[in-house]
Amino acid sequence: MAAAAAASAAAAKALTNVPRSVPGLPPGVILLKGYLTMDEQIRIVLQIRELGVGPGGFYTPSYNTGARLSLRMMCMGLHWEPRTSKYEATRSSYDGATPPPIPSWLVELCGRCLGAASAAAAAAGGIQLPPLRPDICLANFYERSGRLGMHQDKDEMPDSLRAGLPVVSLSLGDAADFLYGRTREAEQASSVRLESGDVLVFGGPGRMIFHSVSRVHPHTAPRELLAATGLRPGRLNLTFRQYRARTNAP
Ligand SMILES: O=C(O)CCC(=O)C(=O)O
Ligand SMILES: [Fe+2]
Repeated sequence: MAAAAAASAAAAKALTNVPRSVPGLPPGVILLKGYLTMDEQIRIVLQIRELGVGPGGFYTPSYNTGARLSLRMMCMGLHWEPRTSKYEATRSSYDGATPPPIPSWLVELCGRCLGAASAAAAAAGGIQLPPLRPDICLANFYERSGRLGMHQDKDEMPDSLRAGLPVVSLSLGDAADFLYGRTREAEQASSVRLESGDVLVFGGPGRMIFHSVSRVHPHTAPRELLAATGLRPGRLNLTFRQYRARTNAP
């Protein structure tokens, strides 16, 4: 009897330990509200700032039309080039810098986030997401007027996309409206608010969703994060990706 009670208590604890995802999102899209602890958020901001002022750090990218993106970017692992929509080893169109590697603790954190998202998806009766060995991390910093138009993340290799290897996205600082939908039409898209500490994962059948950042909400960053880091007004987003499914391929 006591053993049964202990077992059911353990089961209840295990259940409450499974993070809950926001309901109503498309299959393969999982949002864990407030998953990152304040300590993790502070550590991420300090780490990204340290890398961001070094070689290959934050810059304002441009498209091949010459138009500038409404954000500042730092790539880790591989450089994503907006002029060609391709990944490359160095930032050839700007200063030739080699992107810094992704710090190993961030790779490990990404793994934990994906594990939690997969557990939440399974608990909600959703699909199982494939594992990720991230070798790319893009850091975007949006000021108050920052935004990013509707797009798909489709510049990773076809085998990575076909396998539905997830994108793991971490939000820090000010909140933002994240639009997502099955087409490029922003008017038909749904919107969800991403706040500091939220983890959003899109993989499997959700890997190719169109998405955008339509608006940053000023003065919504957690005070503790600002006090501990001196983060400038705005929003920091990190997206982890895997360039090719078979990492040992030539
Ligand atoms: O800032 C975000 O939440 C999304 C960023 C994004 O879509 C990208 O970097 O491809
Ligand atoms: Fe994206």
